[in-house]
Amino acid sequence: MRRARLYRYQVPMDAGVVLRNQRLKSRIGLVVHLEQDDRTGEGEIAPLPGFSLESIDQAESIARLWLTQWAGGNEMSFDGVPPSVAFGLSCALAESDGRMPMSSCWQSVPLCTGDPDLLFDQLSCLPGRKIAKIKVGLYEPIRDSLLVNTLLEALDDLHLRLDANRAWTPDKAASFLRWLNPAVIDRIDFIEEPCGLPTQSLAFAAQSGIPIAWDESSREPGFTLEALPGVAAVIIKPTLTGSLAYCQQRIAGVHQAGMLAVVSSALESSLGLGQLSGLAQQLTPDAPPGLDTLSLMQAQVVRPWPASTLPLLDYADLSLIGVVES
Ligand SMILES: O=C(O)CCC(=O)C1=CC=C[C@@H](O)[C@@H]1C(=O)O
Ligand SMILES: [Mg+2]
Repeated sequence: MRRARLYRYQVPMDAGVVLRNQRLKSRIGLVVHLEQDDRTGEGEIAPLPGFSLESIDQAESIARLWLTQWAGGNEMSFDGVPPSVAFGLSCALAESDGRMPMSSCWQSVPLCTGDPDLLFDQLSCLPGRKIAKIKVGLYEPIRDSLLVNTLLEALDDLHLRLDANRAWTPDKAASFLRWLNPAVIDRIDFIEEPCGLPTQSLAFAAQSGIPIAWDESSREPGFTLEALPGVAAVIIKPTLTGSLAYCQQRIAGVHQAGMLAVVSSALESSLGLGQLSGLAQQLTPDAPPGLDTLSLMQAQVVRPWPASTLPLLDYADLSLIGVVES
């Protein structure tokens, strides 16, 4: 017996969540619940506006078609299925087949807003190496440098990941560097996409000695996985990448090229974040994932993230939008 249920959720976001100049008022996604005889599996399909090419409505109709075929007993592939749909369906399938790694440590690199006291509290819960992530490029570069200096000078075992989301021109990147305390530079593990163009980011890495990481670039057509000088890591956002098998293949490719693969959220709900945590634990044990985005939402969905105090929406709180069975 195969049965699939498809649900839709809508969770309000915090007022300040802006993605690529667009305010994201609520996060809309789908939850798929599969049953195969006595085994079950869940997955989340949550295309991210401004990042995913597929809309939530397109994702929903493609998921429905796929699930109808699957419930009819067909062997299914993810060829041509958009990344968010392929990722969510493949997670549900892997769970129901007992192939999905379950999280046991629920670890994430904290996203730091700039308050050293708050960061100190967040870091004290982290086992091992102390590492946090800061968004840069939203304000003047000097403000970013001073914040980085302050944090790294205040906590002498702290390491930082920075993320500029391509915000800097080469001049702004140079200005960031000018105000940075040279003594703290070696505790910046990497900066994600510092400049508008990949060639500018590579030049910044060469000039500054600060390693860079590819995120946006790694999903663009024509990108090749190769260890260029100054490139330390590749950020993998599975919801924007594809099926579980494809993400595994991608991570293996990054490792083979000698770089760090870092699993990161695309603002999934607590359900997806928990699955990403398990995946990161299994596939990237040496690189703590970037999953600290749940606090941007006002509720959790179906499965709780252990440390969160947000209310939990259960299946009864979601809209059931489809049931197919054989
Ligand atoms: O990588 C992390 O630590 C958290 C995820 C994260 O930073 C992002 C997730 C989704 C959209 C982006 O605006 C943002 C990013 O800039 O990478
Ligand atoms: Mg980024």
